[in-house]
Amino acid sequence: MFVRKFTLRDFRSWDAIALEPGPGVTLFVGPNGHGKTNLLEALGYLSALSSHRVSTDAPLIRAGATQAQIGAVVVNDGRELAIDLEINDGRANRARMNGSPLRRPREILGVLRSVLFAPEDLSMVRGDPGDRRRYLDELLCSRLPRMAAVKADYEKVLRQRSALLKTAGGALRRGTRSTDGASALATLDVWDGHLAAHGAELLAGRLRLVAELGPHVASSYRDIAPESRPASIRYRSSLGDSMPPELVDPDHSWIRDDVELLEASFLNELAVSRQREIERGVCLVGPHRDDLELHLGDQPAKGFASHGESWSFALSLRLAAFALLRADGADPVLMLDDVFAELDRTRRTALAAVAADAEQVLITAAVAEDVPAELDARRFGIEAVSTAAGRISRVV
Ligand SMILES: Nc1ncnc2c1ncn2[C@@H]1O[C@H](COP(=O)(O)OP(=O)(O)OP(=O)(O)O)[C@@H](O)[C@H]1O
Repeated sequence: MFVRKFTLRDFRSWDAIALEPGPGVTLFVGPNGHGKTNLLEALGYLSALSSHRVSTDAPLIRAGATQAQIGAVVVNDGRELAIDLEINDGRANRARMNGSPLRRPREILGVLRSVLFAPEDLSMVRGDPGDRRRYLDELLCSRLPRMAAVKADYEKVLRQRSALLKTAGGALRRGTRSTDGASALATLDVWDGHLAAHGAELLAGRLRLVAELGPHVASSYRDIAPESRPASIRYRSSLGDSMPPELVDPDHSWIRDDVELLEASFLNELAVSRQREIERGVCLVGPHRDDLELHLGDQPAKGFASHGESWSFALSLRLAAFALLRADGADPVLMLDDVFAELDRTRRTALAAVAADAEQVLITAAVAEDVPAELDARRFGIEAVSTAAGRISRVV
């Protein structure tokens, strides 16, 4: 797939821009801080409904504006779809598809599939489990858009159940048998059921994804860092001993009944952990506590991998996502944000080989010479200028 047309209004440092990048490689070159990453971030947002840099929407709206707009015409196998998104300050965001309003922005998920590799990706290797869960969930929702609704339902139930645990825990600590505490305890069973139902679906989706990703991560890492130890990934679930071991086995082939088995295991672990959860007032069991373990040889990458190895691992995770989406039938748009300067020759060559073969690649660089010559095709210069409306980016 490729983005044929791309428009922005009041997104970050861009007041208005319309670009037609076309298939193949497009390079955005300009000095640091002039707005190149903002372009990729906007497309990444349209693809995943989240930014790779910030967790809230406010910084995405240009200073002084109240709404940012991102639009794209996406061509997939000859068919065109236009998607538009409004990011609103203090109001719900809104989306349109081919001009018609959608009930929820998440209905555009899956239309623009992209893989963005950026310096922030180092946190997938070195950072908290949340960064790795985000990687998994974005890929999951891009491949199976209905999982976005499952995830939203799960998070809603999680918030409700966490509030109940806090109330029950507070009553327990105060040593009182307050009405609030008693009714929180009485309703917990119902919320356990909801949490296990949505959580098991999300967990099953992630487990299947990790089983499919594993071989791609190993082979991408081998290509990028042939001299290093083998890379592997493994899903670590907070279901602990309740987790059926065969379900985390990458060779396990999935059947629908497995989701029911996971749900039963989930309920079991909630029952085992109930007392601990009430004492601590937090929900300790579920996909929100899980992690994707990254290993180099038999060591965890986090805490042991060198800087270069960590970069290679992060890049392999992205290239594995690219390979998986490609295997689904269409190349995702590949976006590389200022990453060549960080890579040595072997890694640059491996990345350039994948990029040269992708349907559409968007690359940013402060210095064009950092980008391998075979990728320097169509080039846009980017610069920021001072205007009465503030510092604005533009294409030169
Ligand atoms: N909400 C906003 N409103 C206006 N300007 C913004 C907003 N958010 C960020 N900017 C500006 O955007 C610029 C950064 O843009 P961007 O991150 O795209 O830079 P870049 O060209 O990719 O730089 P580098 O090469 O250093 O990565 C900064 O000057 C910043 O002040």
